[in-house]
Amino acid sequence: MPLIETDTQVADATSSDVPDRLPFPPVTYSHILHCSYHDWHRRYRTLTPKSRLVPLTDSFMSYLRTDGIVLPPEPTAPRDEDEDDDTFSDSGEEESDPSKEWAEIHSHIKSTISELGGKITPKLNWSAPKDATFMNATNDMKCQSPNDIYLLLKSSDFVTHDLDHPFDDCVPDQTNGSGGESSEAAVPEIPYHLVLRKYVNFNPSLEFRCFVRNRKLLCMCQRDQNHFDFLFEMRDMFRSRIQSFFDEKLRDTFPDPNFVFDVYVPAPYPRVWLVDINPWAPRTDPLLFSWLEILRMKDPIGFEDEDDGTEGFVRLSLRDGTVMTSENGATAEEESSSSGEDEDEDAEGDDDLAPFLPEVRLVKHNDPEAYSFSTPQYSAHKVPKEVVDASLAGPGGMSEFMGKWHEILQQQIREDQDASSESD
Ligand SMILES: Nc1ncnc2c1ncn2[C@@H]1O[C@H](COP(=O)(O)OP(=O)(O)OP(=O)(O)O)[C@@H](O)[C@H]1O
Ligand SMILES: [Mg+2]
Repeated sequence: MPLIETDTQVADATSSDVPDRLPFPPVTYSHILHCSYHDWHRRYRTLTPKSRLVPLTDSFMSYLRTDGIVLPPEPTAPRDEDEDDDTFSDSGEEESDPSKEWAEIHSHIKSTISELGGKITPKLNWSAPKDATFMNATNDMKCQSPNDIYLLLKSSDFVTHDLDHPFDDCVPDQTNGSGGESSEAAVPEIPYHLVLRKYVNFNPSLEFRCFVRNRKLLCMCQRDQNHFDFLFEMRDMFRSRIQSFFDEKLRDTFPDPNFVFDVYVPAPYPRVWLVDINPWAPRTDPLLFSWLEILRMKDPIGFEDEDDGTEGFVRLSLRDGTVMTSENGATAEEESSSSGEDEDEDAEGDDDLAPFLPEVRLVKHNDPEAYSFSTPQYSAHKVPKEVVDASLAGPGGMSEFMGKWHEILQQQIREDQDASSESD
């Protein structure tokens, strides 16, 4: 969930048109809770890839919150009879096992991994540990054991945000009662859950982020920041599929009128899968849009309320991306296409003309913005390559990795000291 990078601030502060703060409506505690996986999943479980929730206890939460990474011991392979005992430096030492405090959760996680086919991807109420994949031998979020999960969760700043800052910049919900409750008392308890999702080989080009304001689908974009040529000719189909999915499944059932949802539309595209629901708040990354642009965007006129008495109301029927009819004689398809193929240009066009349909923004070929990212995604949360190499090198798993990390740090300190004594 968290957008930790600084681009939530308005980019061009020199323009007089740009406000000091993004004009978001207040973000309420309840909105944040409605976007928690444990809350929305019970309503939409048939729309998501298979997943299970493990309710987390205080003892597990304090394990997650504790600094340092101590993992439960894993069963080791039986040794050769003639193997020298001294080969293993920890022989004779009792390994500490943090899972003693939350043995039930540990075994619940183990059995759920098996139930989901042996490979899962984890997240907490709002965030997946996308910034910690460098800790995983496979360099992704695929986990096959409870320890894989703990390692990712404990290494992730995004998960830490869920633990420590879920209600940052939020306001209490309006109460209709006589009042008297202090806003401090109103901070809700969070029922923390570990979400285990059956691992699916996602094709990143087919993931979309969709923005909903006042229960209208305003715009959507790719989640991945690479250019995929084939998406352009399929843009209308994706728009139509996602619009229908939104109208039928989400529009009238999500508790809040504004939210951001993520979908996956795998080939051959008959079905839209719900991946996540995110807050309508600066912390949600607007990806190919800017929040200011979204907040100022006009509603697509094809989806204005039928009973608002607007003259010249346009009714659209979307089927496979084809716009069927328009009230004013011309087909809406003609009107739509006459406004140009390049939707980015539409959006930048005459301010008085609302777009006809929700914009689907894709990364263009040689898009300077997309390719000028000087740093890879989540790089602010990564560690040097040597550490990654160390994690991949040893067959001894995490304990060897931690030892190597320590050695590398010590060596760096020594080298720094040598360098500074040479320069003296
Ligand atoms: N079942 C799954 N199997 C494999 N990968 C998955 C699965 N579900 C999600 N993913 C991948 O994990 C990514 C992150 O998942 P998700 O959107 O839930 O994380 P998030 O922390 O909410 O992200 P954000 O901060 O962008 O909102 C997805 O973009 C998708 O690529
Ligand atoms: Mg999310």
